[in-house]
Amino acid sequence: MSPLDDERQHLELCEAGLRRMLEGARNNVIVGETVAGDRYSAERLGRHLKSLAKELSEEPEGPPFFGRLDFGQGSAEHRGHAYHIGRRHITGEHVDEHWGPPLVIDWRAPVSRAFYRASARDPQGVALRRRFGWSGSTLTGFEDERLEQGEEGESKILVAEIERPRVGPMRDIVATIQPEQDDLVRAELDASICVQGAPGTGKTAVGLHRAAYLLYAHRRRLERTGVLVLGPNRAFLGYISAVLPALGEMDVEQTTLERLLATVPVTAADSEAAAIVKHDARMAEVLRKALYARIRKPVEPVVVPDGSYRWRVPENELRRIVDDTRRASLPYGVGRERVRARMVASMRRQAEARGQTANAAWTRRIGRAVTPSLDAVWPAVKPEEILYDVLRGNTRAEGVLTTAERQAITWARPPRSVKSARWSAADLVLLDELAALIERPRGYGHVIVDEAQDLSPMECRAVARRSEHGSLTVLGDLAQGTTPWAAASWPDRLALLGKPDGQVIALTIGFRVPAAVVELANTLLAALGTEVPATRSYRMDGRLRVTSVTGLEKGVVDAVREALAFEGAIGVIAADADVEALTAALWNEGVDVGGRLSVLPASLAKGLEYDHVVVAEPAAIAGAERRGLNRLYVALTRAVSRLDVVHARPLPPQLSRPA
Ligand SMILES: Nc1ncnc2c1ncn2[C@@H]1O[C@H](COP(=O)(O)OP(=O)(O)OP(=O)(O)O)[C@@H](O)[C@H]1O
Repeated sequence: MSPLDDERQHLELCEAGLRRMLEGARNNVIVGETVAGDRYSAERLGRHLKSLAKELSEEPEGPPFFGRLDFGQGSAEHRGHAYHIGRRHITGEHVDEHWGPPLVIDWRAPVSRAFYRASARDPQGVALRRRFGWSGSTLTGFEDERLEQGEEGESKILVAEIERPRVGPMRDIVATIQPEQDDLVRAELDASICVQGAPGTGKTAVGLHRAAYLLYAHRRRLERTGVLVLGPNRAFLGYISAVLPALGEMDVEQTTLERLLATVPVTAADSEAAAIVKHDARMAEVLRKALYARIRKPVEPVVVPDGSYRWRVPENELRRIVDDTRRASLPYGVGRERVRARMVASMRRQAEARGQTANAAWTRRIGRAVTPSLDAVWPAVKPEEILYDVLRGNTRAEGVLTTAERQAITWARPPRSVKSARWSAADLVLLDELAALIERPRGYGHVIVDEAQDLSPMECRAVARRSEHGSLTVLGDLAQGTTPWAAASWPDRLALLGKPDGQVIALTIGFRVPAAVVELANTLLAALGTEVPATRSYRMDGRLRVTSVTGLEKGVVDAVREALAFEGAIGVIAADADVEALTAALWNEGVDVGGRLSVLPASLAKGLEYDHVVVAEPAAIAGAERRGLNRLYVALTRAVSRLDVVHARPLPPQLSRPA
């Protein structure tokens, strides 16, 4: 039998193994539901087994393995063993009460690491590394590197994977994770890291694979505390959301910060001047002051009638209680309950001195009875009420904000009541800050935040609160910052994110954008005013074309017609204001928008990629907003294979065509 036949035979064993695992899980669901001792454990066990069965049956029909490692004499631990590496572990056959060796080892297992890290210079005990080629679920061939013999070459399978035309949502990269990426994927759970990488260096891919890795290596801890992935917008989430389920991880919360903070609907928009102030870190102080201004100095004792008695907390004692509690720096809501508890405790002492029994029911009753006095000194508040005060200009923001800044955020026509107030996206962040001042929010074991260069200081605080007792993976590119508050350097942002010691690591090899396109986009870098490490493109293929036209719409329609002759997804990226007219022009010319052709506003292009990109009128994209050149840089770096730049107006002077 040829080695390829051997591998095909192994494939059959794997397919049988997977079927066995699925059957086993299904049977266990039935058994688990009947054997568990009590209802609670039955439910828990049932849920666990059901999710396992669901996971196995929902697994996409991907190849069960993509690589193989044969360890040679150089390995102390695995000498003479061969392992197939795949997306999930496949157990071997059960023979004579024992499980046979696994048919496939999970890519995240320690032994799999050598698949990504071993090289001819440092074989790590690997005699042979084999990469498999697949066409759908058919095994078509393999490539070998005999590392111990110093053999290592450019892998055609790897190149083909990286250069493959893109269609549909983002895919996992487990078969081709590169050593510099692997370091980040497998960084320790307690380490907070920040990945700076030019467009297409795999930041998003690394973040998602890191989530999958951490869940494998620290399953128990993270199942309890949770993993959160934050992306910039819904389009981006739609694009990335299939990667983790394909890796067998269904329970990661993937959302946008706006959705995570959406306690009220967003029905208002801020001017840029207002948004800039609202996103400034000093707002935290403004809000804190406004909240604590609700606490009043006690001006009378607390008196509670109780049968023939009247219990009293004298005014000076109440003052002491309130002052002590303020100094304890507790969340506002916890402080309020502390004051209540101390009022009740004082009365209990009096009651007991009179020989009364102060049982739980008594404590509850007195606790309720002190509420009016408590409201007078430490009232219950809702975040909306405090923000309503702040935005009406009813605050003590003097000394924190300038007069102009206060004016910028003050409502021109204040709503009549909190209920009729309309809130903006920036207000959500402020409401979240207030909610956290009142009650600590839920935290996660690990938070991954993508496009982090765009987070404002106040948004960073919202993320920091959710990873206070966990760790963070921060992904971003300073050159792609498009918000008015975009980061100029990472250490500042990491401090705002609550992880000042987080390590900043650069990814330097681009896997998306072809070299010619990178060269064009890089001519913008000097004008962007950010220092980012230089990168090199893995892709020498690809095509760049800059076309000057007399009518933009016709120029774009022509470019799209040509692009349709190629395989893969096509994205027309235009200034937001031009999208409608261009879409209409395409329809009018009989070109269907939808399916593999999208027309999208530059403001939504971040993080996405298309096989063929048509950037329509760079000058309009650059001129549409303050950081329009950064936006243009993002638009120019979405192409996997071909970029058409179509312009009727002169190109922005900062964009020069490389010689
Ligand atoms: N090791 C790899 N093997 C194969 N493909 C890879 C690898 N690393 C990244 N890619 C691919 O390169 C493309 C870009 O990756 P990704 O979107 O993660 O980059 P990014 O750094 O987040 O880019 P951007 O800053 O533009 O959002 C994706 O199609 C991804 O699958």
